[in-house]
Amino acid sequence: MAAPCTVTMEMITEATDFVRARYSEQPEIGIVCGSGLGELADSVEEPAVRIRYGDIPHFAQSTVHGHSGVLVLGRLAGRRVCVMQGRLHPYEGLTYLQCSFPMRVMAKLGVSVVILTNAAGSLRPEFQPGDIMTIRDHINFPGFSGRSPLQGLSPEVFGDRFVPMNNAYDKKLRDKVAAAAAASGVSLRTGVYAMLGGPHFETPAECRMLRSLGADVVGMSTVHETIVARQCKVRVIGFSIITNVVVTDSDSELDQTGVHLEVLKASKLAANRLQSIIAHTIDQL
Ligand SMILES: O=P(O)(O)O[C@@H]1C[C@H](O)[C@@H](CO)O1
Ligand code: HPA
Repeated sequence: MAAPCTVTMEMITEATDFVRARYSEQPEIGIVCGSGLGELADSVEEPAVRIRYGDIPHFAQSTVHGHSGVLVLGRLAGRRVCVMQGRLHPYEGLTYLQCSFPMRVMAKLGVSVVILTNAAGSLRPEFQPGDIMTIRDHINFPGFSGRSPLQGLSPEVFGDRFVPMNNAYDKKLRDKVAAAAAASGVSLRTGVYAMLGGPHFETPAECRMLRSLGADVVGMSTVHETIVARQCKVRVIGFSIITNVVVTDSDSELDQTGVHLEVLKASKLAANRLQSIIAHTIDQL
């Protein structure tokens, strides 16, 4: 299918109707599984419905290793959830509108909270692989060059054009996450996520710059989903799994060829702890 250059309410309705025809209950919570975190969707309890993105009208298919591209609907910790087992990234050649389209479908299905998860590189020596961080705020580097998932969309149809981004990662929900982490005995970092376009990793000079600008971790996703969720009045919780520590020495000869595999491996190791925090959080929503 040729890439659509816009999103219409008809496209959202068509996709939503397709999903509703296969799962008639209203999901309350949306979850997006980041790199290597697809197992989260495997814990959705019966009767789980699994739909390949490629079968849903206007959904793009995920092409990244570690992102299966399946929408899973069912129950998690007793609540009705809609889980994206794998996400869509702009670096796959998709537009920001396409990558954030599933957020609009989740909102239309009735989701009121989304839990966005990702794998990220640490910009702080004390944030180590395997650590879990709740996202307090983000820095949207693609946004600085004029890229937005809201671009060109009529406010009469889609809601506010000028979407506020303070409290994008809802403080009250973050407090619930902190309580849930304590209840599940999992330690939690908190920090600022910087999104870059990728798919190449950052140079050491870029990493030093990101740290000096106040970012704690760096990744290639999530931000466009948050922006669209907020336009749809959906509340957002964000988690980064620290999967690697970035290289900040421009003279380092470290071979980083296998970083994506390292990322997938580190995410998988943290998946059970993240799942426990998510289950405890969901319980409190
Ligand atoms: O989907 P996420 O943000 O978890 O994926 C991260 C960013 C790149 O897609 C990939 C790099 O290893 O992991
Ligand atoms: N940089 C960008 N994205 C990432 C990284 C990183 O170091 N690790 C996981 N996703």
